[in-house]
Parts: sequence; C-alpha cells; structure tokens
Amino acid sequence: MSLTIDKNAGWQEIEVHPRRHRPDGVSGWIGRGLLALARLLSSILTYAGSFVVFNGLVVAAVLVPVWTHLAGLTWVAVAEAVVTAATFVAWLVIASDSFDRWVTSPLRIWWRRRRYFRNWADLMVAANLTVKKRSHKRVAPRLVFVRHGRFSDVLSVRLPSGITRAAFSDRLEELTETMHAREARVVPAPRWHLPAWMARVLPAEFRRDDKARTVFVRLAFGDPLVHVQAPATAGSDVDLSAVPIGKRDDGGRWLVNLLGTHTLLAGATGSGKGSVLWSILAGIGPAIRDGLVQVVGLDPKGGMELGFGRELFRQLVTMDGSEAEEEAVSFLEGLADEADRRASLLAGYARTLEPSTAMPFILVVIDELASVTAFISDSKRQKRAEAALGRLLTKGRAPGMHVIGALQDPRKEVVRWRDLFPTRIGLRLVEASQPDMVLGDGARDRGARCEEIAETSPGVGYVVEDGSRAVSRVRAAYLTDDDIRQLAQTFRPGPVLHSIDGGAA
Ligand SMILES: Nc1ncnc2c1ncn2[C@@H]1O[C@H](COP(=O)(O)OP(=O)(O)OP(=O)(O)O)[C@@H](O)[C@H]1O
Repeated sequence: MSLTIDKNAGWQEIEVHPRRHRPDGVSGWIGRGLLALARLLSSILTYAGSFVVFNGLVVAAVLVPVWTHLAGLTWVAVAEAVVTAATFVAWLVIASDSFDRWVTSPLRIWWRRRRYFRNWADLMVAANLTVKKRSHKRVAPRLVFVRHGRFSDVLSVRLPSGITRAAFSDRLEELTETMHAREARVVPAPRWHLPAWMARVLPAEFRRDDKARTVFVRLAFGDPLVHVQAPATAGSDVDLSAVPIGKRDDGGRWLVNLLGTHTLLAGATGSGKGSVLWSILAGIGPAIRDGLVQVVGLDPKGGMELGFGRELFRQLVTMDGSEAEEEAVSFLEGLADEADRRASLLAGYARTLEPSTAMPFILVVIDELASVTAFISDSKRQKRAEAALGRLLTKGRAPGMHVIGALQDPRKEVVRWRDLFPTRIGLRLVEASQPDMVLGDGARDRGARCEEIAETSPGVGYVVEDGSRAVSRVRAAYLTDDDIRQLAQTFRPGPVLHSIDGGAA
C-alpha cells in the first residue's frame, strides 16, 4: 500500500491515506483536476504572500516600475528600473553587509523556510519518525520555530511521546540531504539575545528555550571558512575574555576567553596550530606592549615555531642547550611557584586577578605539551616537570595565569591532562578516535569531525568552550612570517616592572 500525506492536517498530525481510487467517469476526472488546480493556486498564493512579507524591499523595487508602466509611462518605468538596478549594484559593491541584511538575507530566509515547511512532513514519514496514537492518527515531530542566520539556521523541533532525542538524532543525515544543508547537528538550546538590563533581571531558567521534548537542530549552509582569514586589527583596549582570533562558521567572530581557563590546542602537523597561537598574541598585542600581559614560552622543538616572534616573549625556553632539561623543569617550577604565590596573595581579597603592570596576566605557551615530559630523559626531572605542570594548571587559572598547551599527536596520556584545560581546540586530526580524546567524550558525536578536515584548510577546527558542551566550527586567522615579525616589532614589551621570578627589571 502506498502512502500519501495530507499536509493540510498540519505539521504534527499526519494523516496517512491508502492510495485513492481512480475517479469514475469524466465528471470524476474534472473534479480531481479542479481540486489539484485549487491546491496549486493556494500554494502559489501562500508562497507569493510570504514572499511579499519577507522581501518588501525587493517587491517594492519591482512593483514601482511595473505600476508606472501600467499607468502608461513606459519610458519613466524603464528609467526607474535602470536607476533601481544601478542603486542595488552600487549598494552591493559599497556596503555588502547591509545589502545582505536588507536584500539577500530576506530572500534566503524565505527560500529556506519554504523548503523546511514544504518538506517537513514528507521527511518525517520517509525517515520513519512517526508514531501511531490511540486514535490511529500518525504524529510526527513538529517544526515549531526557525531561528535564521546567514550561514546557519536553528530549527526548534517538538518531539511527540514515543520518539526519543536519540532516534531523532539518528536521522540527521536524511535531514541534511532533504534540506540541502552542508551539515546538521543537534545543539544545546540557543540563548535569547536579550537587552543587557533584561538579561540581568531575568532568572537563568527563563533565558533558555529549554523545554523538555524540544530538540534544537542546527543546519549549516555554505561555508564562510573556505577563505583564509585575515587577522583582526587589535584595538587599544584588549578584552582578555573575548580575544578575536578568527571566524566561526555562522559568520561571526571567533572570540577566545583567556581569563580563568587554560587552552588545549591539538592538531596534526601542518593543521595550523601556529596560526591559533599567533592570532591570540596578535589579539592581545597592545596589552603585551603596555605590560598588562607577559608571555612566556616553552618550545621543545628548539624555538622553531615560537622563535619568529621572540621579542614578544618575556622568557622563551627552547630546550636546545646542554642544560635544556633542567632549564625546562626550572621554568615550569618557577611558574607553578608563581601560581602558588599569587593564589596566597589573592586569598581572601578576590577570586580572580585584575591584571595590572604590577601583577600582569601571564600567558604560558607550551608548544608541544606531550613531548615536554617525553623530551626529559632523567626520570626524577620528568616527575618534577609533571608535578609542576599539574600545580600550574590547577592553581594558575584564578590568579591570572593561562596555559596554552599545543599538541601534535594526542594519545591516551593526554586525557589525563585534558580535564585541566577547560577550553579545547581540535584542528585537523588523523584518527576518528582523537576528537574525543582532545575535546572530551562525545564531542565527535556532537559534530567535531576533526579527522574529516581537509589538509587544504589549515586553521579550521572545532572548539569546546569552558562550561559548555557545544561544539563550534572555526577558522583561525593566518599571519605570514612577515606579519609575525611586524607584530613582534609593534608590540614588543616595554620595561618590565614585575618579573615572574619576583625581581624587578
Ligand atoms: N589559519 C590558516 N589559514 C590559512 N593557512 C594556514 C593557516 N594556518 C596555517 N596555514 C598554512 O599551513 C601551513 C602549516 O601551518 P602551521 O605551521 O601553523 O601548522 P602546525 O600545526 O603548527 O604544524 P607543525 O605542528 O608541523 O608545526 C602554514 O605554513 C600556512 O601556509
């Protein structure tokens, strides 16, 4: 028996009819034809009506010349059409963002909405996402609301009893294909963008659309990350809780928080770890120059990566001399002692540090976290290094110390350190088991397909932010070697008022 869906029954209740009989005689065929015509007209009117509602500006731009033509002023109508077209082209060239907001975006929204609502019921039946009620009616997940973005939409879908989130999540591939999306994934409830005063007074539970049985699916279209991203020009005010370092795949800026957290950065060789590191340093450049941030680094590969911008570093340990091992261990122990010292200074006064030139924020860059201990052959020193790193990671967050631990080859041992890094970034990785190792259990299922990132897109990756299970796709800005040299020259720190080993310079 073939099934047809009565779409007029609404999006949740789907009536499933057996195949209709062939009409009897000519009058039957005429009746069937008229019904089909009425349906066609009604959908044309619905689409045209919604087009007018969503695309007022475009409709007005077309209707004015048409109306002038109908009024008998054909040459005036032609002139109006030419001027309007020229204005639109000029607008697109001069202010493409506002053109997108007022012209392309409404068109895109209309087109995508039309596709969602037209295909939803068919998709639910085809994907076997319907359940039978006692009344024998079939019900399916209902598409309740769509939040539109330029490169992605978030669909709020209400699930009927009998269909679980897991069952729905299993059919995301069908959803991706039917809706012509690049990818679909289940995401946490989106936050409402409320005015600041309202967000302050409204209890947290009202701020999230977290209803039971509602699942949120993000459909991504196009890819704003295919192009290499230029670094943002750092303003004089640096906000360490939101440093711009690239782009997100919803078209927004990728902002990293350095306060109260540490960052684990993993990626195979050539995946673009350097671009993340340098973008962060570029984003906080003015604060380095003004002495509010001190950068120190440990580069077990002899300074190949970090050496380019050596002037930005207050201290850079490259592990290349005869005393390399002892130097690396002392470096880590010095930082761990500083974390202890700061924690006891702050105890009872404040929970987090407000950076100043007297007590600057310290950014510790460790280029190859896994090999820091592996490079140390002496087992006693190895233990000292591990203990110091553990102490720095546990105690350093609140008193203004941030560790960026870069990693090339995430192995099981990394999981031990992972939980001490609340912010995690996974660039291209080589095995499907690695995204979970780096980003946390279940991250790959939530969309972090690091092993599928093409070698031709260095700097692209997935990020899990502090306190959130959500996975975002991002691309770091790219700084050429010349950009890095220029950065180091522009923002090289001035005289040091305070040094991490306690002395004054
Ligand atoms: N964000 C980016 N955008 C565009 N191209 C990039 C980006 N990052 C890196 N690249 C390109 O990829 C190359 C390799 O990048 P990079 O050296 O940063 O990788 P890596 O992960 O640090 O590798 P390794 O671990 O071997 O040092 C760079 O020389 C550059 O050409």
